[in-house]
Amino acid sequence: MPPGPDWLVLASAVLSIFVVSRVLKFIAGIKSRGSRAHEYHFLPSAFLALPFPTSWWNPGVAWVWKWRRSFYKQWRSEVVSFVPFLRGPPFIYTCSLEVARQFLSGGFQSVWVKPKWSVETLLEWGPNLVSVNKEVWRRHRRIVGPAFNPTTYSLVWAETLRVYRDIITTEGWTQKDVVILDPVQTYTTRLAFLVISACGFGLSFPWKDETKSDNGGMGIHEAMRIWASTVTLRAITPSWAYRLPFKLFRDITISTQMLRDSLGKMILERRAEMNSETTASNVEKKDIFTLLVRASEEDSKLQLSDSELVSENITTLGNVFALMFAGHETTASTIAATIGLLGLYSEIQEDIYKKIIKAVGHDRDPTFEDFHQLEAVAHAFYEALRLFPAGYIMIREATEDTTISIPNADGQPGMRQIPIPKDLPMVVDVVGIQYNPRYFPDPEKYDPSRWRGVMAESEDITAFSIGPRTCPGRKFAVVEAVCFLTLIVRDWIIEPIMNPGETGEEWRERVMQTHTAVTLTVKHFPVRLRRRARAAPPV
Ligand code: HEM
Repeated sequence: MPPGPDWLVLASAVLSIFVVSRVLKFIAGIKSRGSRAHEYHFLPSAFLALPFPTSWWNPGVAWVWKWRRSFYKQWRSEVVSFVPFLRGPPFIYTCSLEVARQFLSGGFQSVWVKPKWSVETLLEWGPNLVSVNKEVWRRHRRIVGPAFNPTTYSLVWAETLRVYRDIITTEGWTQKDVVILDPVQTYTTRLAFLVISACGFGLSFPWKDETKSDNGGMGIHEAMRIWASTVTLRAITPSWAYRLPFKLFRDITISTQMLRDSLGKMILERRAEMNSETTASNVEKKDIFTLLVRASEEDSKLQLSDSELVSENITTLGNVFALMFAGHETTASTIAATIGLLGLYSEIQEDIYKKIIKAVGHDRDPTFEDFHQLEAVAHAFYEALRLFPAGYIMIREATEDTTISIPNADGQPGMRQIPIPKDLPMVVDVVGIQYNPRYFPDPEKYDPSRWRGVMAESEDITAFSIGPRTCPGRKFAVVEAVCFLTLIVRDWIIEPIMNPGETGEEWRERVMQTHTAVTLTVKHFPVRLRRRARAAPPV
């Protein structure tokens, strides 16, 4: 009988070929990376790396947060490469603002663009400002930009105030001296959702709303709530998963269909209203959705094609949903973080309280006209955003081979040029920048006073990005935050709920940790609100 295959030898041969191929891939990665080597078996966002937590062999997606204190220090460089061993292209990460500026500051003609793979999941509703590049991006920005104006901000303020009043009545806070928000994020997420629904779509919902649709099925409110709360999940769920028999996936499918039908109808209605000279509501509606439909009706030069605003098959509301995506979780998490930090640092909270009373007093609701007098509240928000940047990475690649200047390693003065091949992903590590002591001395310290004298539009507030693609929703978010925080701090003392014997810093370390996925959010945590005695301390 002829001898059978020696399985051990065969397996060893296959393994050897695999190892050699991976080593060759790794060497190719190092050659192409154009920077210092930093070797890991998996890329942070490679498919295999995602399900695993951050560890020495797998940075995962959370390393920018977990290693924020040590990573760049350990590599003695502000520009570090991740070269994958198993799968995916090399990436370059930077915590240098000087480097970041080189690929964020160019206009629509710049060679630096958002890679297609990094924005694909945002195309669910059609092309939109967040996901397009070059000339098409310029067109979208010109359409969307004007929707962010003083009228929108005053609507944001009014809606935030309405939601706060609705919360205190519906939740019975008017009768309580102590309220537990457990977790804070339940409140801030719902707030952000209600504000963006009203200002984004003109759909103003009550704090508690169980309304069903006409046929008894899911109502538009519920559909939008499901959509908004599953943005991150949908971004990482493959389409086949929706066929699995899970309620959540079924709800997502139903809500998506519901939104397509309802919002499709809304577009037609708004267009009809606009074309009807007799409709008074045509003049009154000021939400972003109406402004976008109006812009597409009115300005033929800037007009989005129908496939961009309303496609034939699906109701494409790319930009309004992009605004919802970009503005909901980010704002909610940052307001929650500010509440947690103000609770922890009671002296800062008291200082802000005095300034609120000085600007607004006790006896009237704050108005949008008070916004500029409430800059101490804005500073508290900017500082929470510095410590917990919701947009924690920004990814770009060059459309052609190019070079960038990077700071010399080991803290040596001066810069040096390195080649960057086309398509190599460059990642601005916003956590790294905002914990970089070159820009923010004593970076772990929660110190809102560092923002004194910084203009609201300043690029020093890096968490909203810099250059032409800076966040158009920044004032939207800040106005909402300032209004809500003003109302909370004026009426209540915020307190952290600590374990027996726990110090403030231990609480912060235990509680104020993050989830990193599409955005960086603060993990759920509770706080206590204690009603204030009415008298204001002297300022
Ligand atoms: C605390 C809240 C927010 C933070 C931290 C934040 C952060 C950012 C960052 C870092 C970017 C740049 C991303 C990149 O270039 O890769 C961005 C872009 C964007 N943001 Fe925000 N954002 C916030 C709130 C909002 C709100 C409330 C809206 C809308 C209502 C919004 C709409 C957008 C849009 C449309 C873009 C894309 C702009 C473009 O590419 O031209 N954001 N945001």
